[in-house]
Amino acid sequence: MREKKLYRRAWRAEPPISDSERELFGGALRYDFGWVKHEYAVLDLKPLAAVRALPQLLGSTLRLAWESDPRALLTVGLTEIGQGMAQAVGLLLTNEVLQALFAPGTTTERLRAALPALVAAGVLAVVNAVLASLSTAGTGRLEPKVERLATEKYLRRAAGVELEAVEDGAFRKLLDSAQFGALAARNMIGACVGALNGVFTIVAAAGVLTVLHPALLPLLVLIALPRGWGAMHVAQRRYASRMNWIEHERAARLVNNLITSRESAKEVRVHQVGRYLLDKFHDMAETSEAEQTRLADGRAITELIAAAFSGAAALATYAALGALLVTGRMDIAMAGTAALAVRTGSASLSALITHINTLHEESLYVRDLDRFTAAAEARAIPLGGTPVPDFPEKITFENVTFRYPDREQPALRDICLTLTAGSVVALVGANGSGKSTLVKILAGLHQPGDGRVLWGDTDLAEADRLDIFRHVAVLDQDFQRWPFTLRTNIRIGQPERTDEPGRVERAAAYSGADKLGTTLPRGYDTLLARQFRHGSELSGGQWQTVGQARFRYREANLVIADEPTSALDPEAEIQSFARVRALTEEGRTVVLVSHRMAGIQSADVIHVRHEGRLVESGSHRELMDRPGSRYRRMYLLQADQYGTPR
Ligand SMILES: Nc1ncnc2c1ncn2[C@@H]1O[C@H](COP(=O)(O)OP(=O)(O)OP(=O)(O)O)[C@@H](O)[C@H]1O
Repeated sequence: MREKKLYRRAWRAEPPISDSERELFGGALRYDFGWVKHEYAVLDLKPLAAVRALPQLLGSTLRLAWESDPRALLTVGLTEIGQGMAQAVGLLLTNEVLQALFAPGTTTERLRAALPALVAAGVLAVVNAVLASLSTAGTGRLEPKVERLATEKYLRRAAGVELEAVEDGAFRKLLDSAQFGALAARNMIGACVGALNGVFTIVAAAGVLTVLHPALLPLLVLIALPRGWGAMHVAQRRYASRMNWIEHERAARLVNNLITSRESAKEVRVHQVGRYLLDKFHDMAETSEAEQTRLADGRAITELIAAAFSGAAALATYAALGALLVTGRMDIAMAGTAALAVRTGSASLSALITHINTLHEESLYVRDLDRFTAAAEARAIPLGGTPVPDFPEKITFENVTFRYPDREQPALRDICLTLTAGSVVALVGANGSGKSTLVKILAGLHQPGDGRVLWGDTDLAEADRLDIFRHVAVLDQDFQRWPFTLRTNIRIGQPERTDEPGRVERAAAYSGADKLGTTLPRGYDTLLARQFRHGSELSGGQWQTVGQARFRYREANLVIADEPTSALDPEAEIQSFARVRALTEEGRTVVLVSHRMAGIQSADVIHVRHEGRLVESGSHRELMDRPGSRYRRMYLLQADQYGTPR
């Protein structure tokens, strides 16, 4: 008990913080991953508790395995049982061979007597080898399938949760910690097979030993226990160390990546940041090396102690065998078989304890995956609901208020506005005034805290969310630059639709991205990712034309463009605003968020936002005619920069 307390205290200590970590990150980088919580669960692991927990641990993995490939699972299970039985029969046959060899008679007679058992043992060895190889093949088939299934479940759930969950720090931690679950589930298969094998082998050896002499059974346990204890101790230390040091290693890797990444390449060279970061990396790597050394030393000592105790127990066992021989309670043949059974059984028992420990360790990660699954289900975007009209005459915000969960102040306060079908509605306002938030609510990504949003007569709170998404196209300020080909970058606007010939090209022509289609080395099939062979790089403005082509391809009825022209040259920008305007001729409604006052003046209605509220609404003319209006001030400020006559 005391030893355990000391042990805990030693491992509870925070790892030292290197000076570099302090300088770069302001202290230790501790992401507080969910799985750090498991540290004491594993440290509390006692052999009996681990064995008791075994069926439950196996349950979730076996369910996954059954879902992935029931045939492979059955093969593995049956072949492992078969191998256990073969072990037992093998030991009994060995006993028979030894009995025959030590029986009175000439050598030839004794050999002849031993022959049938020898042949049977040979056949059994072949059967055992076949079973082992079948089990290996089955395990090999099962492991990647289990990992794939678990990964797919994880990714499907991650893609299906509300945006709010993705932005929630606590959920993100869960998302991060659960990513280890799939690999852990795979590892558990191997450990399960190992444990199963261990159990059957031990049962076989124990059965044979009990038949030979029951006193030998506890001795078998005595030999195995120290090694099992040693294995468990080493695994626990490794796990605790990993928990404590993982963030330090992450931080070191982050520094490492920053030296080599493309994004930082310019500053790394011009500002000579490379040398500086390399020194920091060296410092941090040295700090964790010291921990590795400490772990290795601890392991060496633990294993030595375990080997000493195990050796002493083995000595006692052989002494007991000797005593049984001397007192005539066991003949030489039986003693030989017993020695063999003791060896096989004790090795299997040590291995079993290690496997159970691995199972326990891995199951903690699998449990994280389960916890994530439950949380993701609770926060999933609900399926079903009222379908929304294709072209609603108007979309109305009625007293909408919205606050991000981690913020005190609402990002939107009491917003009332109407978007009329087939018009361009512009949103302007200072940074942080809530324009993008309003757009996210409009697109169905967030639900208002108070008030309602109506598509025609349908309240978005009751609407089919997937149906809303189907009607919306978004070109965000930081829209996704997919590391795929130009064609896919446009087609991905509506990936579920089979591409009709010429549709990508038409969408590209709409935004001016068709120039890229003709000038890039492989045309529309050029990969837009420099990090790969044959990949090409686009400029910020070129990317924006690709983004615009993508939302054109989507052909949605509500088009939301959040700063769609920030990287375009003046000529392209004027054309772009004209194109966005032209979308309304097809009956589409356009919501335009921009700081470019010249570009939005042609909008049908301009809404001015300030600190989460809607403070002015009207056409450019109306707002300019209002002396002292916020809009007029913003417009003139920008115009003044160009010296434009008022
Ligand atoms: N995901 C988020 N979680 C918490 N707060 C957020 C989040 N996104 C935005 N905010 C906060 O909500 C407020 C409104 O932000 P929003 O992005 O809607 O402003 P904006 O008008 O679009 O700004 P900009 O013109 O700079 O793009 C800001 O105070 C911002 O810090």
